[in-house]
Amino acid sequence: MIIVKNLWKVYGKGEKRIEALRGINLTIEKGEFVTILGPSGSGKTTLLNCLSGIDSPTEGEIFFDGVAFHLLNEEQKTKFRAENMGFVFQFFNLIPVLTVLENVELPLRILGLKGRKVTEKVVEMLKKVGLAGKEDKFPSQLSGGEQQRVAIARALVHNPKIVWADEPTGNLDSETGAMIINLLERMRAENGTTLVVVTHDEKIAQRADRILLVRDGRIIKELSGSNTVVEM
Ligand SMILES: Nc1ncnc2c1ncn2[C@@H]1O[C@H](COP(=O)(O)OP(=O)(O)OP(=O)(O)O)[C@@H](O)[C@H]1O
Repeated sequence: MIIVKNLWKVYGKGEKRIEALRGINLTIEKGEFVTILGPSGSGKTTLLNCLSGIDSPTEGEIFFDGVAFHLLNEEQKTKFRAENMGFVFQFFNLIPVLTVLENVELPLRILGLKGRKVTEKVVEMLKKVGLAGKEDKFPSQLSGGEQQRVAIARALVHNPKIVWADEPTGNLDSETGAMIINLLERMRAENGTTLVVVTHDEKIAQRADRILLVRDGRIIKELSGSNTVVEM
């Protein structure tokens, strides 16, 4: 379970001061699918980055299953992230000089795992996301939807407890985008992963168990998903 208490993120000083997050309080249950929905500049990415430790909040507390994440040093945070979290981004963030197989293998390598068993696990994962036979391709040889499926395989290959996705469909057409969300949902169901997705697409937001509506750095409303009509 994730508990967030009074999270603030302030960028800049004086006239340039921007309060990107203004006192976020939040609980996310284990295995829950939550979307963070809001207009451009409302603080969605900042929230995701602060929750996942990519960025440091200015103030506030974050607990993952009772672990006080905000009290960990950078090294401890990196280790915690590698063991417990997976990431999916809008622009896929695959490493262009590595093959599909090598890209997906990375999180396992970072955990010090290698060898035949690891390769087999990666091949199995690629099969699950519908990319069997593409192991030796490079990212540039794949379509956008396929690249995002590689990114999903990479995010899930080490069985993380939490997957963070920042606009995972933002760079895809709506049909491919829907397919990517289906895949994320299916993987969550299979693995019991907690899934937190940032989006400004209401249709995608509605797929979640719960929608957090963000505006001006605050959660202004929480809605249950599954086809609720959202008024922004
Ligand atoms: N590194 C930074 N330095 C200064 N200001 C920043 C920085 N990152 C974000 N901001 C500001 O913080 C606010 C929230 O930005 P954020 O990117 O979190 O919004 P968002 O809801 O994800 O927007 P979008 O949907 O356009 O990606 C904005 O006013 C933005 O300009």
